[in-house]
Order: sequence, then structure tokens, then C-alpha cells
Amino acid sequence: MTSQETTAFTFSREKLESVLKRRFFFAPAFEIYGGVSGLYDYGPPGCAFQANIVDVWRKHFILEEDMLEVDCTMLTPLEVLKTSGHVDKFSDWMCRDLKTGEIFRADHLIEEVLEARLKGDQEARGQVVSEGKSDDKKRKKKVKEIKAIKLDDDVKEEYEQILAKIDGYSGEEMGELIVKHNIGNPATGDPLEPPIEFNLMFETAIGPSGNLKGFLRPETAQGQFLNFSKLYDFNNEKMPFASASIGKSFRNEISPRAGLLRVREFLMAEIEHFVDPEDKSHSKFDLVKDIKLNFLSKSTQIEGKTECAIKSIGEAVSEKMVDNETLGYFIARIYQFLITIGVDPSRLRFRQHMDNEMAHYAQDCWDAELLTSYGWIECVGCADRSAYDLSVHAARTNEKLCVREKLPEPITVDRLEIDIEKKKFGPKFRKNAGAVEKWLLARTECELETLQKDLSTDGKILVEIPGIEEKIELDDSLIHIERRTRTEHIREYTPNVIEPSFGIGRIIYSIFEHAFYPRPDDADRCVLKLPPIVAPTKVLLVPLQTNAEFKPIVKEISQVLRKEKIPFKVDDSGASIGKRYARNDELGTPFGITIDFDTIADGTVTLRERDSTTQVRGSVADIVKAIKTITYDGLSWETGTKDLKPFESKSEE
Ligand SMILES: Nc1ncnc2c1ncn2[C@@H]1O[C@H](COP(=O)(O)OP(=O)(O)OP(=O)(O)O)[C@@H](O)[C@H]1O
Repeated sequence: MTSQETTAFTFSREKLESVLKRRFFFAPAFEIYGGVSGLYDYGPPGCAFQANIVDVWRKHFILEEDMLEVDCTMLTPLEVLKTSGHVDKFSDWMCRDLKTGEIFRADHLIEEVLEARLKGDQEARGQVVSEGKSDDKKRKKKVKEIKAIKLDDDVKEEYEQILAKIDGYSGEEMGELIVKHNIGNPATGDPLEPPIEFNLMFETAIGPSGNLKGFLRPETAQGQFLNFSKLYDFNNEKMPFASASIGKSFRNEISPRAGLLRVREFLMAEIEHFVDPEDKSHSKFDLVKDIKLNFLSKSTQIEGKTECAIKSIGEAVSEKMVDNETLGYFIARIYQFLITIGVDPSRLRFRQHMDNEMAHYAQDCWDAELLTSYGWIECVGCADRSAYDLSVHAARTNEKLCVREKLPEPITVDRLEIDIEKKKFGPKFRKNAGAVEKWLLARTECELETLQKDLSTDGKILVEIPGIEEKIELDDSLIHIERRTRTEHIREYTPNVIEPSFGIGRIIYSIFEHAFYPRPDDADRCVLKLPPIVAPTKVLLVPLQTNAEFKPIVKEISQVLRKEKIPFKVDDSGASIGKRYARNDELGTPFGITIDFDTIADGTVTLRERDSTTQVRGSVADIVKAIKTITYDGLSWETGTKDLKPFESKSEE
């Protein structure tokens, strides 16, 4: 069945959820205690699926690009996250209903209410309300406002424009929208308090004294930045290079919803690619430049539109729509990865961040968004974070987090330099002498300029140095700042960082939606057409009947599969062969090996393909070879089985 055929049915989220639950892909954590929203456990097929996705990710990114993998701690001291800006800025806006105590995330609330009103308008105009959010009956009931009401055309247009820009509003702007459009509690219509900021990090104390405050990390990135110098050394001081990390992150989401799409603990896979700020070309860009992608640019969103432009990544970079080659290279590699693991390319777009949405230091940022029944969902962020992270940590710790490169030709530079009267530092600053010296030597040209100016105006300066409680007084007798001309052989710079950041749970859920379809001849038989490479189990081994004669053959073939490291399951229950296949179609198992009476006679078995249900017959060795080449070498079913005999199967009932 082609992707188009499988998507031409009415998707039912209820049916998918029932399969995922029944087959224990994942389930609410602590369920028998009533559960906690935003926390989920993965069952056996969910774990295997996730492990396979992570395995493809490691091969596709870490191995292919020679990335340096690190595994850093999740517990992070306050000081690190204060420096990175998370303590002050890692927050979302929330509105409280004073009457009921309910709390809403402001942007989600506006989105939900305006979308409901637009749907009411569509209904009033007699237009078919598309599948998707409208099939979520529980939510529809909750949104009191879904009534068939026709909106004026200008109001409708305004709503559409707001929705196109919903990720770019500040808290204050959202407060104004809530008032202007009379948005209240969706269930009751009651008014809400203006939006206030809520920090999403889980706070804790490290150690028994409670003095060392910390947080569970909200992303894996900081550990990678802090290890920059060690990684640069490890890479023999060669640039550019990338680090990578896979691990859990934690965010105390205001209103976790939509299953795995917004949770409070989730697996992230992140890459920090360190690059020369003056040269963001990529040596392998030529390999991907012709890949065509769906782009939703900033300028299109500003116009309030949501249509994507389809163009190659090469064009997007040369037009400067995507800022640079390295960012473009990763966007294309993200696309290739997502397609490999089962994302439907027609439901994948790259959306550029609006200026408000992007951190002030970011140069450009694109999200890979996947279309699900919950709308377009950001599943991978890909940002050019400039030199921000390394610079702030270097300034805070006085450690140099930079690159020193030998210049091909020496150059003459004119710059400010600081001389320190070391002999006077010891007696004056005692135990702090070393820290003061280190701090002074780590100042940038701009900072030295300010210090020089202040010193010449006031004759002395007072500075705050991290780790030293009292302010430090410096004067002409201790330091001297002067502009000098020097010949340099070394260029020193802080690398910029391109960061692709993957939320594995969001990708997993979106693939479930993209892969799920009912058999055209039996709507109750559902299939997860997961690509073999990531399917939790590759083969279902089934004897035709519970006949004792089949037992040694099952054992023998099991041993072959185990030796070949092909994940498989035996189903020798008394259920009909059709039922056994159906159970495994729901689990996404791509192949079925059937042992029948001919197997006893000539050692041949049949191999069934999940999506087409076609079968071929051959020796165990040939069948295993076909499974391996299709699963691990990416051959199609037709190519992988071309030397095997077609097999006319009887009904699967
Ligand atoms: N609460 C969450 N649950 C599951 N995955 C998440 C969550 N928050 C972020 N992610 C994943 O981590 C990736 C990188 O995180 P990033 O900080 O860019 O997300 P974000 O912009 O804060 O997401 P959102 O705006 O949807 O909250 C996202 O693309 C997403 O896949």
C-alpha cells in the first residue's frame, strides 16, 4: 500500500490510542495511583521503537559526522543555569482562573479559543470541518465556544493572522489579545487573570545541607558547552566539530496535554556544532543541496499566511532565507533522518522562528514541524545560537572557551593590553589574588576599553568578580591598560554554535500517527507501517498450527534469527493465523515467517510482508537474507525478495 493510499482514510485518534494502549507502547506513569499529567512510561514495543530510533540517530549523525558524544549529568547547579539565562528566562506565560483555580498556558489558550471560533465559522458557512482537532470530542465539548457562528470576514482574517504568529507574542501582547478578543476560560467563559511568567525548571537542592541549589536540566546543551575545551583538545584542536548528547530533560510544563507531545520528562538528542563565525560553509553541503523541502519562512508568517514554499535547501541558502550553509546542511540532514524513521514527507515542514520567538542572541532558527491530528507540532529545533553560550560561561568562570588557530600569514594588530603589577597583587588581595588576575586577563577588548576609560576618569575602579564577595578596588598602581601594535601568529575566537535539538517522544508520537491506517477491507484491523529499521520487532514466527511436529522447526529457526541478531517473536498460540498476523500488524512487525506442512517436507517457509500482505517462499537461509537486506540495507520488498518464489496465500482469516 502506498503512502497516498494509506493516508486517504479518515484518521481516528481514538483508534490509534486504543492500539497504543492495548499493545503497551506507552502508558501514564503511576497509573494505579491515578497518574500524574505529563509523565509516561514506555512498555516493551515503545522501548524497542525508541531504542531503534536512537540507534538510527547515532548512526545518522554521530557516526556519519564524527561527532563527539558526551553524557552529562541531569542535575545542574543553579549557577550554570543562571549564567545560561534559564533561571531568569526559561518560562512560559500562564493565566489563572481565580474562580476555579484552573491554569492555562496563555498562547495555547488563545490558540484553542480562536481555532474553536474559526471552526464554528466554518460550520456556520456549511464548510466541511477538516479532521484533526475537531475529532477530539472530549476537547470539543470542553471548549464551550464551539458554536456555529459566522464571523465577519475581517475578524476571521485577524484570527488567522494571530494564529499564524502565535509563537511570536510577548506576555504583554498576549494579555492585550486576551482582553481585545474577550478570551476567557474555554469551559465556562469566565474571565482570567492577565498572563504571568512561570519558570519551567524543576528546582532541587544538591546535598543534605540544602545550600547548593540546583535544577533538573531542561536541555542537554549546557553540559556540552561546559566541556567545550576538553572536546576541542580531544579533537586535536581541529575546527569545526560537533558534540552530541542523548538523555532525559525535564520541564515543568504548565498544561501538559496531547500525550507524548507535551510531557514533563522526555528524551532529547542534541547536537552542538562548533563553527568559525567567519566561515559557516559546510564541506558536505553539496551532498544535500538539491534536497527539496517545505519552508514556512518568517516573512510568510508575518503576512499571516501558512502556505509553504517548496524549494531546495541550496536555493534557500543562496537566497539567504536560511542564514548559512551549516544551518542548511543540518536542516537537510534532519529531513533525511525523519524520513528514514517513518515520517511522512508530505506532513513535514520547516518553519522559521519569528524575531520575538527567537532568543536575542540567535541568528536564525528553524523548527522541523510534523502535522498530526493536534496540528503542526515542533519536533526538532535547529538554531544558530551564535557565540552566546560559550561567551557567557567563559565570562562567568574566567575560563577561556575559545579556539586558537595558527594564522597562515602573521598579521599586525592594534589592540588594548593590560599589564598587572603581580608583586602588589599578593599583599593587596591575598587569597583572591589569583582570581582577580584571571578575571582581568579574561576581559574582552570592549571591556578593557571601559575599564581604561573609568580608570582615567576616576583614578580607580570598583569591580565585581564572580566568586569574590566584596567589590575589588583597582588603581593605576596595580594595573595599566594601553593600546599596542603587535605581530600575531595566532587567531583567537569564540566559535558559534549550530544546534539541532530533537525531542524523541514527539517524533515517536507523530510517526505513530503517520504510520497508522486501517486495512481497506476491514476497518477494525489496523496497521502501524513502521519502517523495518525502526520497527520494535522485525519478524513474527508462526507455526501454522499447534502441531508438535512444528516445535523443533520453530526452535531451529529461532536459533538462526537469534544468531543473526534479528529481533523476533514466536506466536504459537492456538489463535487463527489471521488473528496472529493482525496482532503483529498493530505492533508494526514488518515480516511474518510461517512454518507449514511443506516446511516439514522440504525445509521451505513463507515470508509475509505487513503492508501488502504478499508472501514469498524460500529456504530459511534465503528468507533470512531477504529480511536482513530489506531491514538493514534499506532494500524494497520487491528488490529484496526478487529471487524468492511468489506464494499464493490462502485467506488470512
Ligand atoms: N514538554 C515537552 N515534551 C516533549 N518534548 C518536548 C517538550 N518540550 C520540548 N520538547 C522537544 O524538545 C525539542 C527542543 O526543545 P525546544 O526548547 O526547542 O522546545 P520549545 O521551543 O520550548 O517547545 P514548545 O514551544 O513546544 O514548548 C522540541 O523540538 C521538542 O521536540
